[in-house]
Amino acid sequence: MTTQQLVSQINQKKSFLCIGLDVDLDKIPTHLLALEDPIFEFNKAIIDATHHLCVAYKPNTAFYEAYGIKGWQSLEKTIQYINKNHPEIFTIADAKRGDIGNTSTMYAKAFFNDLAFDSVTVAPYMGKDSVEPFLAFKDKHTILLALTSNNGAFDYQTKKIDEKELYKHVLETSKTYKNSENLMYVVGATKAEYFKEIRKIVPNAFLLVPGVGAQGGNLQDVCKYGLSENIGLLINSSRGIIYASKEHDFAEKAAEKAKELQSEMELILS
Ligand SMILES: O=c1ccn([C@@H]2O[C@H](COP(=O)(O)O)[C@@H](O)[C@H]2O)c(=O)[nH]1
Repeated sequence: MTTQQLVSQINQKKSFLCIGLDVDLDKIPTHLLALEDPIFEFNKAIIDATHHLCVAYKPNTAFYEAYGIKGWQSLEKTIQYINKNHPEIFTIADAKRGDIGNTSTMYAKAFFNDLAFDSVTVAPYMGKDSVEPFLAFKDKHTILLALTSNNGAFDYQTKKIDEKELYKHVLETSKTYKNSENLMYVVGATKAEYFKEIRKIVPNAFLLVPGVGAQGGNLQDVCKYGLSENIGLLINSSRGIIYASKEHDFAEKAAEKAKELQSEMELILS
């Protein structure tokens, strides 16, 4: 998917919501557990109920890898279901990969070619030659961790090297990478006070913003400095939406939570 297609979808739906599909079998309604693939059935119901309210889905691969080969099959069925029924929706494999060049190429093939995701999250720690293999894929997006939503972000990401914070080095240096137009960045909603500085370095890049909802981040605070000319934000909420109810009405309740965020977004965009 091109960035322009993503922007068009945002403008049409008046939404820049990304729903995180982080399926934990201990948290889904128990009646689904009797089905052959409870993870897929849960995702399918959530997708059917929310696709008109969001522009992206973000399965975190950890929640699938934890269930071994069956989990990976559920992930594959989920992405195929989205791509077949809602091809306009932007898909993110939250896998946080990155390795030496030839290995990164294999990660990129796994998520972009085999699973056909539009994007994958990548850790910047191993540097240019670990990130550029992902950027080589046309109309695919590499979402680099810049300033994460967790407290551990302060261990390294805000520490100064040559008088500049590490996350700023990540943003600035990555702009010099080949095919850097395919870059997006992860910035946590819990770090709203950093958005002004971040936009000085990447004024137009798309930012994937997790941390709204369960982690306490706030949509209004992020939008104050986070919005760019082309909107440039994908606000993710996972637990806050998909676990709104553990009963038969789980998908309906998830849609209500998604609608609350989408309505706030519509107001912000108007
Ligand atoms: O900085 C980061 C990077 C990734 N995540 C992931 O996003 C979702 C957030 O889930 P919630 O349930 O809405 O808290 C989850 O998959 C994280 O691994 C993040 O939270 N922060």
